[in-house]
Amino acid sequence: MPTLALIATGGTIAGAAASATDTSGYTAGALGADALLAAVPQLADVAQMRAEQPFSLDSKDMGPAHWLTLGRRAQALLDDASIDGIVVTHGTDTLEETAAFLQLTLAGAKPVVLTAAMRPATALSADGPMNLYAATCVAAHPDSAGRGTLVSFGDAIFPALGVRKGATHRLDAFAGATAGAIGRNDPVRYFVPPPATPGPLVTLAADLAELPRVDVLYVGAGTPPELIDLLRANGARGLVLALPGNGSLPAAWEAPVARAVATGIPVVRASRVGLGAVNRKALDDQLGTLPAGELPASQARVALTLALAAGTTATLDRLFDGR
Ligand SMILES: NC(=O)C[C@H](N)C(=O)O
Repeated sequence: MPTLALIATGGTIAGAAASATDTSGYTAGALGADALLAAVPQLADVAQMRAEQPFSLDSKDMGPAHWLTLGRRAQALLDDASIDGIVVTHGTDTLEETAAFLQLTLAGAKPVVLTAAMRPATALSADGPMNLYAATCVAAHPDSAGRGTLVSFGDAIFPALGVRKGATHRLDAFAGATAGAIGRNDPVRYFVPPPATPGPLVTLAADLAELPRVDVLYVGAGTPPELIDLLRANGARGLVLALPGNGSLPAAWEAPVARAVATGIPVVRASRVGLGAVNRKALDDQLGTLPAGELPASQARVALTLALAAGTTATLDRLFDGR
């Protein structure tokens, strides 16, 4: 039987409300890792679990410092010969950022599987226990090796990159990139083979204290491009634009974007649409922008943050363009 580490970080999966019918007025992260495990005695049939809790938060309150803490702990567990894989319980709100961070920084073939819940643990028909069970089955399954960081939610398995929260209340709240889920639970099975080149995009320096700041700017009809200069003056080192359509940059933004790029602020063109890619076009060569490919703006931000931390954005072409 495999031995898995459970890293509990809070979220609704660990949420508690005053009543079983209250699914909105609850405290995320109120329950500890032991309570999550105690709710699913069936885990004993799947794996031996070793639980730890580096912090307990509503994931809306997580940030780059938490990614660093979690990433360092996960890498130490992956390097531990007595651990066969990792399950991370997390809030749904920023799960996609943490998943991208782990995918882009962790080394090793052992599975890392994030899961979460839409209803607090105290709710009637709470979805957390089954999600934790399913994620544990995924992490324990031999076919999960070499696939990097995965997200197991409901009966779907998604690769970390491209996954996003796509619904504010639905129980099947997560969606993948254009290709969708790569596998299903019950039992665990994959539709596609593991990627040819798993491995981290970036190896972070062990003494790195904080990550560079990258902001996402949501661009609507008529949004003033001067916001770019405001963010730059306020300390942003890189920008991701959540643009309309397939990454359409309004004409008034072209000069300010080119100026930002010329002064060393990389700018990524992502889309504010929930699904589909932003592909490279001639404008990118003209302005020096990077198209986000299949990554949502939230994950393009994480990728750019890491590239800046590593001192080069050259690696992003391959990641975003799939080249
Ligand atoms: N469903 C959830 O987990 C939402 C919660 N606000 C969180 O992200 O921690």
